[in-house]
Amino acid sequence: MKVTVVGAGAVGASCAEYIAIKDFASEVVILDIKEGYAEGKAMDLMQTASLNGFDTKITGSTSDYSKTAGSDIAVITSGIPRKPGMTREELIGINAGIVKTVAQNLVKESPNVILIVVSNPMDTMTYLAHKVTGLPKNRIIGMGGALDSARFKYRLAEALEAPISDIDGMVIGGHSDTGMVPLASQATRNSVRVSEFISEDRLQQVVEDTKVGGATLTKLLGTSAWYAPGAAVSALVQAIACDQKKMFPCSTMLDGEYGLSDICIGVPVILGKNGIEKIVDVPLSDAEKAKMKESAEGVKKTNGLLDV
Ligand SMILES: NC(=O)c1ccc[n+]([C@@H]2O[C@H](COP(=O)([O-])OP(=O)(O)OC[C@H]3O[C@@H](n4cnc5c(N)ncnc54)[C@H](O)[C@@H]3O)[C@@H](O)[C@H]2O)c1
Ligand SMILES: O=C(O)C[C@H](O)C(=O)O
Repeated sequence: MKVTVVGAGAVGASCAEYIAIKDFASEVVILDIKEGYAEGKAMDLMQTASLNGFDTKITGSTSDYSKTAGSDIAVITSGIPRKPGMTREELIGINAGIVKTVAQNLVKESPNVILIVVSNPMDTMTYLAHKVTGLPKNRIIGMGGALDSARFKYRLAEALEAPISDIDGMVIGGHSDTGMVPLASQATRNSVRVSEFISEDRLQQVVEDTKVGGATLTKLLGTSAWYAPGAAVSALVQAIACDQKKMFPCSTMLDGEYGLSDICIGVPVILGKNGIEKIVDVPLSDAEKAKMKESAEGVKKTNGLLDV
């Protein structure tokens, strides 16, 4: 199993580290445009191998895509992150050009690759990857919902004063400050609805904190987050590499599902060796349906800024 990670920055390096530590891939190639940067990150990570007990071989490349040839999975993290006060959508001007070139270069060297798009604005970058590569829809996956759901569970565990392992919950919709749709009415603590443990107001606070999870961290860090994003990407990569058939909310091209078409947005999917193996239709309340529709309108507005 060969995995390429494009972008050796905060998220790319974190994701490569988690993949290596889990020890399911034979090879990870990190690629960046900054001279020597990916090679340096790869060497540093390889020097953790004997300490962390993994055999995954990590190599770096400065813009040489021939080193990525034959990748089974490629993760696109290249592009600029937001600064405090910015929205993810404001990154489109720079990141669209980067994601377009990177996706095309990856597919040229690895025609059977499964792409995982991370660069923001992620739903629109996932849509762009479709338009510029023409890969089948099961082989282009946007990572956002897995991260947002992890943040939702963190906030729920905090509110319920419960261990996170007791909590289950999911966030669908667009990966944006206003477009996320945390499915609060369906979240549970060991099969019991969380609304049995906290007030409606507290649950609403959890929802709002979840939606601005990325912005909150960006304000604290001065740039956007990387540990949980890296862990979320590595979970998706592992589900595909190990054919786990796990369910995650991911941004995927919809063709009538959830009443939406010609849009990439977060919905629950089953991930296995073929990438997205199934889109799962979860029954939504009328309020959740309305929020999903509004979220889709926001993503389509951003997609409209693309030159495709
Ligand atoms: N989808 C999500 O949930 C999620 C989570 C976190 C971050 N992000 C996004 O991921 C992206 C990366 O964030 P980061 O914190 O790692 O940023 P970063 O600045 O630390 O790293 C980005 C890297 O991309 C490289 N790069 C730029 N252009 C390139 C190109 N054409 N080819 C190869 N490499 C190139 C840069 O040299 C840099 O090393 C941002 O757009 C950020 O918004 C998305
Ligand atoms: O918040 C960001 O800009 C980065 C990422 O999308 C995140 O949610 O952490």
